[in-house]
Amino acid sequence: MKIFSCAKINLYLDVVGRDTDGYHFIESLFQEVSLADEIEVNPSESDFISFDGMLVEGDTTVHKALRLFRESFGTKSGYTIHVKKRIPMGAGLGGGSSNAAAVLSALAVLEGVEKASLFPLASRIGSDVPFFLWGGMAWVSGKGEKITPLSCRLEDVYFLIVYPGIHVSTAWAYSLINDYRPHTHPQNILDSLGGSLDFLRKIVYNKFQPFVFAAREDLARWKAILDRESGAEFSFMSGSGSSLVYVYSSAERRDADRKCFSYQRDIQVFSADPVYRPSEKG
Ligand SMILES: C[C@@](CO)(OP(=O)(O)O)[C@H](O)COP(=O)(O)OP(=O)(O)OC[C@H]1O[C@@H](n2ccc(N)nc2=O)[C@H](O)[C@@H]1O
Ligand SMILES: Nc1ncnc2c1ncn2[C@@H]1O[C@H](COP(=O)(O)OP(=O)(O)O)[C@@H](O)[C@H]1O
Repeated sequence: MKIFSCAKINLYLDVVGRDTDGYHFIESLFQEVSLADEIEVNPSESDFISFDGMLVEGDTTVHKALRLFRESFGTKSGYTIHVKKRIPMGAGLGGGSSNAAAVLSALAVLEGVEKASLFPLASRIGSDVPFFLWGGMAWVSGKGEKITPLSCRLEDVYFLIVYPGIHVSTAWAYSLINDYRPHTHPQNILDSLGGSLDFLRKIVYNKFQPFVFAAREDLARWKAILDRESGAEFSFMSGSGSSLVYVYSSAERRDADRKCFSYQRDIQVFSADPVYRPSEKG
């Protein structure tokens, strides 16, 4: 079985508190996008997990997903899982979390397990994994486990994702934050929810951005250079970084910037469009 494992960007991301376990409370508008890894999940005699495209080592999110699934539901066979990586790692794009959710979902189909029973497993693998069981656009709160799927669709909005070759650790980025004053009340965003570029322009926010930029001047410098060259409407950092998202009102302008940015050495540039899944009973 072949599946796509899409990345996410955080259109709005606030960090509003810290729990006693050290994890933080977030308020975030997530959007799944078309930049994707490709995963093959096939029954086999024994388990074999492999990656290509990037070096992913150790007890990966894919290993964790298979192990937790088997502990919870058992499996009729072993599984060969192969992941073709395209989503940059440590980039604030949720690649590892997306892989875990994709593997859980594939195993659920292959083993005849209800999708709804995957949610408790998902948050044990990583904070962003529950979102990826839904995908599309969603409001995410708590530590990442409270998901409200939204039926809103972005229209005529085109993204360019730039990975400046800088790996940002999520734990490190959280450790930089030293105030938890909310940027706005979530209801203000949910009340004004819309699919237009103007809606996005109004609400785009990333709590991490000034903290991460202050600690990584090279990243702030990249954004300044690319902002000067770009024909985008606006730009922002995704998640805990380091990816930068450029937003356009036309695919032509986006493609022109893609060409222009690709002459820069040391960065990777990806066109990405919002992704929505067919509605399903979960
Ligand atoms: C910041 C966000 C925004 O979507 O994602 P990224 O931009 O990194 O992809 C998420 O909150 C990240 O989710 P994820 O990357 O799954 O984090 P996890 O693997 O669960 O946790 C990595 C580390 O980040 C910190 N962490 C994570 C989530 C959270 N709500 N509070 C935290 O403080 C903890 O130190 C934890 O050990
Ligand atoms: N399936 C996976 N894909 C990518 N990275 C993984 C995976 N499993 C574990 N990791 C580890 O998680 C780290 C964070 O990866 P990723 O989820 O892509 O970034 P981010 O948290 O910034 O969205 C990587 O540097 C890697 O060491």
